[in-house]
Amino acid sequence: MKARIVTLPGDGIGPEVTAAAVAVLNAVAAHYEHAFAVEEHPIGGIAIDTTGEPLPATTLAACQSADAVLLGAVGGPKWSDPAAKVRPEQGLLALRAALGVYANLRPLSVHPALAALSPLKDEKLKDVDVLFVRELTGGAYFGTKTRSADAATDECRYTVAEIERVARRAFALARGRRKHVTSVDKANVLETSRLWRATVMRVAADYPDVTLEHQLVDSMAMLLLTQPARYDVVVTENLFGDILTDEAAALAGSLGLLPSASLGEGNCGLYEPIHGSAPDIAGQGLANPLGAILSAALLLRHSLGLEGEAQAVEAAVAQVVEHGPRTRDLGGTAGTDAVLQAVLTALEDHATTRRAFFSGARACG
Ligand SMILES: NC(=O)C1=CN([C@@H]2O[C@H](COP(=O)(O)OP(=O)(O)OC[C@H]3O[C@@H](n4cnc5c(N)ncnc54)[C@H](O)[C@@H]3O)[C@@H](O)[C@H]2O)C=CC1
Ligand SMILES: CC(C)CC(=O)C(=O)O
Ligand SMILES: [Mg+2]
Repeated sequence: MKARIVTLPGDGIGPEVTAAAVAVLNAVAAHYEHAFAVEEHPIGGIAIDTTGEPLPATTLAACQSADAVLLGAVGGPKWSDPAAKVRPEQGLLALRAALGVYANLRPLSVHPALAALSPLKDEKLKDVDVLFVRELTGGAYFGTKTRSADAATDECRYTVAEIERVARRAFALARGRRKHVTSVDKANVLETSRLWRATVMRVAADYPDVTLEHQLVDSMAMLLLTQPARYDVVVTENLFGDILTDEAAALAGSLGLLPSASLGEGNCGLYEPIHGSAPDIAGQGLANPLGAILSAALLLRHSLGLEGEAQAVEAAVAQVVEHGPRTRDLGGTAGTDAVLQAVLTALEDHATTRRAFFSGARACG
């Protein structure tokens, strides 16, 4: 049966990087004999312009019946008037909530070829391998908002159940890695963080083989840049995770490189690069497509169970990062399409080598 993938290109550079990721998925389908049905729908600013809604009902219904959703980015100056009643970002938040994708996985590593771009000049950069697990459907982004002439509030609310499920996801993931979890909160000040810490400690008792440490978010912001190799799985709430992962992207060399997978209890995940719509470079063919392409690799792994194919895409990206071409954010001069073409070539080489290996093995056997 054909896997159904819904794409939501969105705004700004969203359509540019999503088109690149779809081209890679189509190449995977061709090289590895899979069939993907790819179906595009509007979300964000473009959806407001065409339907008046940032998440039209047809878009949501398509996502809810898909095997996986691949998103570009939403938002931009056109829809950022502080007085605006409807915002593109509301569409993305509503989609995350409706799909129940409470665990946002944001892996971070540093390719040695990009070490010079990192603010940390340290040989330990090569040992950086962090998996951020950001709670995605609770906290300040989803609490009640109020606004009067001279004041505004954003409620930050977490339930035990919301904290427990994302903590369990983090511990389970740590078991397959270096068995270390750092829980980031602001328990010295915030009541939600005190509940967060108590709940994470209780969950930890079920994972005695995994070491748990706690870190306050302000000092974590510093430690991430000074000692990133110290961390394995980092679990934190929605707002802290949003900020810390953009910060961490600087270690990798560019915000344009980092992918993410947002997962709930079902197979249908939401996959998106961690960056936004980058209005400053939109429409110029300059966007780095690698974060979106690596998000497609996470889609192959987590929603379609195609681990070998996911690794092939990741290897192709690593090869392009090493040998170029590179976009401007990585110090190069290439555009989005040149980088995509290089990834497609590397992927084809990988598939050809694999085919030769298996036909050789058959001939020997
Ligand atoms: N998931 C989403 O859809 C997100 C949407 N946004 C929205 O995006 C809009 C712009 O937000 P910003 O704060 O400017 O963040 P941004 O992530 O869009 O851009 C920050 C900086 O990084 C650069 N950049 C980002 N992605 C890049 C890529 N793939 N290649 C090369 N350079 C890249 C941009 O050119 C810009 O200089 C806002 O409306 C915001 O709400 C922001 C973050 C996430
Ligand atoms: C709702 C999004 C714009 C928040 C964000 O920046 C993100 O999820 O990375
Ligand atoms: Mg963000």
